[in-house]
Amino acid sequence: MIDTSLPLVDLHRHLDGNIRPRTIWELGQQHNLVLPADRFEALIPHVQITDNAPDLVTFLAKLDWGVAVLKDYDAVRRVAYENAEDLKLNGIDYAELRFSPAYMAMTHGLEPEGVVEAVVDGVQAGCRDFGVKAKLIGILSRTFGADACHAELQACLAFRDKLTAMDLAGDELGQPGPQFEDHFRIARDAGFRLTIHAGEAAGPESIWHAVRELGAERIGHGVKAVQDPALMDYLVEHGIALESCLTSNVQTTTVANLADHPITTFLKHGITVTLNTDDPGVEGVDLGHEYEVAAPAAGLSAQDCRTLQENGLKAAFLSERERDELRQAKRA
Ligand SMILES: O=c1[nH]cnc2c1ncn2[C@@H]1O[C@H](CO)[C@@H](O)[C@H]1O
Ligand SMILES: [Zn+2]
Repeated sequence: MIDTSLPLVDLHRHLDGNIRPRTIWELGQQHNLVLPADRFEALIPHVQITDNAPDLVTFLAKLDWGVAVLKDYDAVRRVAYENAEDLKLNGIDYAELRFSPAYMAMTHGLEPEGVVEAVVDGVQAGCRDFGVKAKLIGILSRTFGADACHAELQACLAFRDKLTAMDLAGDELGQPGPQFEDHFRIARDAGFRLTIHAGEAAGPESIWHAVRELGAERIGHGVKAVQDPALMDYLVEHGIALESCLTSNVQTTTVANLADHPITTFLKHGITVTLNTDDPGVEGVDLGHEYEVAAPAAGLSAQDCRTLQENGLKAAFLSERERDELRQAKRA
């Protein structure tokens, strides 16, 4: 249920979780890489969720083949460019695309700085060619530990003027937030906006830490906030938005099914909830599906969906002028 008179935005969208299966196949062929299948159709179950994963870490393994074909910076640029094209194809007016430079650089020993440069280049070219608008968020992949995240942060700081915000993603249970306080102090001091994955695999304490100690202005997922009414109050009082990703939360078994998703509770509580995709390529669905299929299944009405769209615009890392421009463009 998308209201076409309002801007459609996606604030939580991993560029490196949205590498087209066809592109993974073609880059594999082009660079003579070993893939887990000998024809395109057989590759799909290795790069897309077919059955829900038992937990977050199992889900995240599905992103690995996508980054494993990034043999050179041209491959990175292609993937970034196609991410901008996907915004156009899905009717998304504005997106915040997030990516982990070290994760994308990892398999073929690329330089994380070079990855950031190629992503910036590809997304800018794609936005120009397809007439869409996007900003970029740098991710620290917590899965690889605090030291690796310091190196990853350096690569993002080198492109401070091209990236809008920083995020922490990956294995939330295995690599809890307290190890990353230095990183986010440095990121805040550099003027980055902050959004952090929390309360997806771990509990409310992970969200408390992200907002009080790391300085998160928005929370990725935040599903487990529902277990702590004082935390929900805090999110309302401090205007901290939640980036909900319905299908992703089912596929990672963060919730058992859409009817059990706490998004309706969050809305009733007055939290600024937004609706987003997460890893559309890996999930095999895009934002239209989240609004048209997943939202009603989670108990959301057409009016709720309008609120989610409004909240997306409100919580975006945009200036008031940029927000107005997006609104005006829909009225025109
Ligand atoms: O749903 C998610 N929860 C936590 N981390 C995620 C999710 N999707 C992707 N990543 C993580 O983000 C980085 C790539 O952008 C990788 O670290 C990947 O594991
Ligand atoms: Zn995410």
